[in-house]
Amino acid sequence: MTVAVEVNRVTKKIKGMDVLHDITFSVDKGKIVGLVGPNGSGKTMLFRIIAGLVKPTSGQVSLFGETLHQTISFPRSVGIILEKPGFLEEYSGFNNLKFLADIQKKIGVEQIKEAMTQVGLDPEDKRKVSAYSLGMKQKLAIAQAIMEEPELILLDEPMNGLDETSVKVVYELISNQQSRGATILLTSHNKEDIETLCDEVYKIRSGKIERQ
Ligand SMILES: Nc1ncnc2c1ncn2[C@@H]1O[C@H](COP(=O)(O)OP(=O)(O)OP(=O)(O)O)[C@@H](O)[C@H]1O
Repeated sequence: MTVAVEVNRVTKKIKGMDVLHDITFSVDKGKIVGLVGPNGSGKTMLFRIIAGLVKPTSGQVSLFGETLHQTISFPRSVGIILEKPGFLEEYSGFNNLKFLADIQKKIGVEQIKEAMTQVGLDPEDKRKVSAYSLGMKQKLAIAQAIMEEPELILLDEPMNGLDETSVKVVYELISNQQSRGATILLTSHNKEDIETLCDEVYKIRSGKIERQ
C-alpha cells in the first residue's frame, strides 16, 4: 500500500500558541479521510501545511514519499479548496479556470469544460463570478480542485453553501475521484458528509489529533 500523506510530529506555533500540536497521522493512497473538529481547532491550518502553503514550526509532511520543504518545495499534484475561494470577480467562471489551468499547462479547454459540467456549472455561462451565488462559487472551487485530476485533493468544507441536490452531485464526484485513484482529505461539520464519504475519520481538538 502506497502512503500518500505522512504527517510526522507537526507543530505550528503562532504568537506563542500551539495552533497544531505534535500531529502525526498518515493516509494511504486512494483513501478518503475526514477531519472533524470544532471551529478554530486547526483543520484549515493542517490543510495549509499539507498543501505546502505554510511551513510547520517543527515536524515534516511527506507526500508520496517526498518531504515538503526538503525534497520538494511544493506538492507535485494537489487540488485544493480552502474556506474562501478566491476568484477574479470580473471574469467568467470559465475564464477563471482557464487562467489557473494556463499556469500548469496540464489541461486544455475541454477538460476545464468537463470539470465545470461535472459540478453542474455551464461553461458557456458568460456572467462574471461577481454575479455568482455562494453555491456557484463553491462549485467553481470544486471544479478547479479536480480539473487537473490531481493525486491528492484537499477539500475544506466542500459542501459550504450547496443545496441538497448539489451535495449529492458532489458526493458522486468525490467518489469518482476516488475511483480513479485520487487520495482525498476533507473537512465537514456535517455528519452525513463524513459518514457517506470517508474511509477513516480523525478528530482535531485544540490542535491535537485523535483517530475516531
Ligand atoms: N494567521 C493567523 N494568525 C493568528 N492565528 C491564526 C492564524 N491562522 C489561524 N490562526 C488560529 O489558529 C487556530 C486554528 O484555525 P483554523 O482556521 O485552522 O481552524 P478550523 O479548524 O479550520 O476552524 P473552522 O471549523 O472554523 O473552519 C484558530 O485559533 C485561529 O485563530
